[in-house]
Amino acid sequence: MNTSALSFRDVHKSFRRHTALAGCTLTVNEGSITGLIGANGAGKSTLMSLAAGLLRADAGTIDVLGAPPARGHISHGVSYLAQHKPLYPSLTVAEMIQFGADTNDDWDNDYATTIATSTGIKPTTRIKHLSPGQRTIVAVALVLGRRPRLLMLDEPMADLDPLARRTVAQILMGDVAEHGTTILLSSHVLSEISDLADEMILLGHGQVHLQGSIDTIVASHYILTGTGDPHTVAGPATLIDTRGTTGLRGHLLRGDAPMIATSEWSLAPATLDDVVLGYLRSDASLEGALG
Ligand SMILES: Nc1ncnc2c1ncn2[C@@H]1O[C@H](COP(=O)(O)OP(=O)(O)OP(=O)(O)O)[C@@H](O)[C@H]1O
Repeated sequence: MNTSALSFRDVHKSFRRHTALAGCTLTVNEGSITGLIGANGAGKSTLMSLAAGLLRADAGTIDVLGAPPARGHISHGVSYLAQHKPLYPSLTVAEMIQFGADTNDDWDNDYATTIATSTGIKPTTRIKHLSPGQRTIVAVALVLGRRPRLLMLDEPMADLDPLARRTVAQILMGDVAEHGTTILLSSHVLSEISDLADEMILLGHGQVHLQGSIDTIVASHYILTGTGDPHTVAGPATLIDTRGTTGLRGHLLRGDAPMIATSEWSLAPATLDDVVLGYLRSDASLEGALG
């Protein structure tokens, strides 16, 4: 049976009158690399900040490595890299690593230094003179220097070119292989999620639409293509989204595959892109309908 590194049960969080999480229930399995996916404003950063203890939930239960999130400091065994990658521009790489050593009880200096300098980054270079990819590598070295059991990364690769993305991905995969770290990683880039993650959580409107093994989720979705009313052939499957407004339209279905006995319709397995984009589009059209 899977053990959870992080779980939310019916968690609510609002900022003044704006609801960020509205009854969010999820599990991040220990040892998984879980991709956290959602449109802008879906609540990904809020979710991570709650788990890191930087925000307090209005209601619901959060469990991080077997305990509620710590208050005023990040829980033992947890690391969190926020979207803006907090680094001090005027420090050198070596001074930044030393800062990590000075501010963390559990600190593996050799490990942090090895990661920070593994791609030829010089310890004497100032952070402000590093490229975005190099800055990300140093930021990742700092969060891994804590030797976390649970590592949360909020869009760590958003501003990186493909080469730098691959380097960061290799560092993360290396850490997972060596230490069995659980990783929760938010991203807008689906190829990043499919390359790195084995599980996913899809957030929309502050709730979890989908969660679990990426392969299992993708295997339970289909694209039904035809010109008529999809409900006449969808059977017990649920219609999630329709692409196109007239003529030949593609419908994303979830559930048992319907038997198609007519040449007017065709059924194909969905891809991860089909699934994620279908749910995001259906969220967006709901938003539109609600005004
Ligand atoms: N400190 C805050 N004050 C007011 N509203 C906030 C605050 N933080 C987040 N929100 C709102 O809560 C919602 C969820 O925001 P959050 O940053 O968690 O989403 P996200 O999925 O991480 O988005 P993005 O992909 O753009 O980073 C958004 O509508 C956002 O405007």
